[in-house]
Amino acid sequence: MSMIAAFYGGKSILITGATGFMGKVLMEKLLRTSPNLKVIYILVRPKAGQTTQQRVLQMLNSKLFEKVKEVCPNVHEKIRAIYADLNQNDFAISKEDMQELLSCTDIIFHCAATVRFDDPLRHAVQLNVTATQQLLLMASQMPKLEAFIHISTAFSNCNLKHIDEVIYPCPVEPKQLIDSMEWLDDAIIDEITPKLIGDRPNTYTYTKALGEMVVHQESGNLNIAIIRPSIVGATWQEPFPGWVDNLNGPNGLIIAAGKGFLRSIRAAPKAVADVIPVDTVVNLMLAVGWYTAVHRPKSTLIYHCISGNLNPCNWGKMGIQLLATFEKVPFERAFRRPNADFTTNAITNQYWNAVSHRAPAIIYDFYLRLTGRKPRMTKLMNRLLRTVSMLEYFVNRSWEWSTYNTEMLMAELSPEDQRVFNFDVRQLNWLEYIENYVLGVKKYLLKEDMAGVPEAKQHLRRLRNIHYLFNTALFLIAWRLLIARSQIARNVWFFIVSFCYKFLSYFRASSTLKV
Ligand SMILES: CCCCCCCCCCCCCCCCCCCCCCCC(=O)SCCNC(=O)CCNC(=O)[C@H](O)C(C)(C)COP(=O)(O)OP(=O)(O)OC[C@H]1O[C@@H](n2cnc3c(N)ncnc32)[C@H](O)[C@@H]1OP(=O)(O)O
Ligand SMILES: NC(=O)C1=CN([C@@H]2O[C@H](COP(=O)(O)OP(=O)(O)OC[C@H]3O[C@@H](n4cnc5c(N)ncnc54)[C@H](OP(=O)(O)O)[C@@H]3O)[C@@H](O)[C@H]2O)C=CC1
Repeated sequence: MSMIAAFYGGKSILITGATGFMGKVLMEKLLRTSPNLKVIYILVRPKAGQTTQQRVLQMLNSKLFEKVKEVCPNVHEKIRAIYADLNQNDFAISKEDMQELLSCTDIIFHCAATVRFDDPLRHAVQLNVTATQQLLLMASQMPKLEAFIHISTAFSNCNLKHIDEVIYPCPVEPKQLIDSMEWLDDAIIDEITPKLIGDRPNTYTYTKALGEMVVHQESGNLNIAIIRPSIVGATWQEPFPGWVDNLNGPNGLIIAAGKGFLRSIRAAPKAVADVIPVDTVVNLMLAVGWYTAVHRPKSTLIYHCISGNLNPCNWGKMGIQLLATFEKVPFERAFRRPNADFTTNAITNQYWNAVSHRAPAIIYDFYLRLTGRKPRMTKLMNRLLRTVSMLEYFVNRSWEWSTYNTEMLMAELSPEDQRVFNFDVRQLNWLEYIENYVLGVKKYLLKEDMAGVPEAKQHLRRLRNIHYLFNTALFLIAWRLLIARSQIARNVWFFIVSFCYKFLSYFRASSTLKV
């Protein structure tokens, strides 16, 4: 019997960010392994014209939740969606709901965050720092609360090379920053943002670091743990391999590369690609929830959830495997044949961007104009290159994270728990994982059917022929221009033509003699 699964039985669990990538997988696993839990409270806001209830219904009807319904058919009854907006005071939760949350919650998993790299500082602070502070305040009023699990990121201290499972102080006090956001206007905040974030690449990593400090400072008597995952990728095993549902992290770039839009990138092929499957992260979260509640460690423990030190894969290897999978199961209607050129040189990168990305986009837009359609490829390409430039920081460096706490926890689990809540990435086979990842992107993000693979392959063959034809035509035009302008080129041309002529004459003469 799994001790962790038994622990969650009968519990009331509050999850923020449950409609997000990680939150959904967390909910699914909880319901599947502990179907006798009492209730999962989820804080949800209405979005894109959907009420909170409609959003939850849509989520529960998705493929991700198909398996759980076999073990927990009353899954709808186990989930209690509470209207909330983490940007508002008291999260805009009604008095009755707040009362219920305060008196019933046993465990909190705080996953909600803005993960956008380019979010204005005010918004990122509001969600990643102030909302965390508010949630801690709520938690301190929960008499039954056994554990508060805060999800941060392994990159919150990405300005350091070696990162321990400790909280590093930030030069600015989070409380002071929160206060100053109240009276500073947006223009001033934008101006001071680069100075504040210092040697971090974006407001996301900066505010996640501040969020950790808030947790540290306001933990009071709470039983808290912080989990820091690295780049969270598709599911490895559960509930099925390859599940993804957004364009964050590597996902968008896998699409861009598979569709042939992105064919080169400024990345260090030897740098560690610290991707960690989302189900691994969720298993660790549940194990940490159990450990924190049952063993009540004296101080706040931080757990790194990463792959690099136990089972490293680098971007070069990942690129090769991605290309191999694109060959086997290509994406439909690719713009060009997939390719993966890595360069660490900024000038070479500019060159490839011009030749491999911008020029084909301009040519394609010219073709669209000629055929009376609206050009769109240049705009799309500019957007893609902007996105890529924001992710470049993370694919040109390697970090070392210590994992003492994570390894300690692994050793604390019973063999059954190690199996059911497996977060040992040493067992991960990268080649298999990447292949399933691409298949998942194809099925769940692009909604492409496997029946379309032969046609997609045919399309790639056509693209290859167009590529050869285009290059030959380009070569002939360039050569013709050169001959018209240079005596040396004309002499070389004359030499080649006469050589070919002589060779053919000799070949014909010798074959006639043989007869
Ligand atoms: C390349 C040749 C070789 C290929 C071979 C393979 C090489 C290896 C391939 C894999 C490459 C792997 C690179 C991985 C890099 C991973 C870096 C991850 C870093 C992790 C840091 C910490 C992790 C975390 O803690 S949090 C999770 C990470 N967060 C994110 O990833 C958010 C990033 N996204 C953003 O910040 C924004 O979306 C932004 C700034 C990129 C774009 O903002 P903008 O306002 O311009 O657009 P949106 O409205 O958001 O979207 C516009 C448009 O773009 C689509 N899109 C969004 N995100 C991505 C994306 N990551 N990649 C591609 N496309 C994206 C979005 O859906 C929109 O499309 P529409 O059609 O217009 O709707
Ligand atoms: N994905 C990754 O690669 C990594 C993620 N992390 C961390 O893991 C956690 C989860 O990330 P992930 O699931 O990928 O992120 P997502 O962007 O997929 O999910 C974010 C969640 O936060 C919710 N949220 C955002 N703003 C509000 C708001 N104002 N009120 C209520 N809810 C809100 C979103 O709700 P809604 O659906 O309404 O927008 C969504 O449920 C985050 O803390 C992130 O920092 C750490 C390392 C890597």
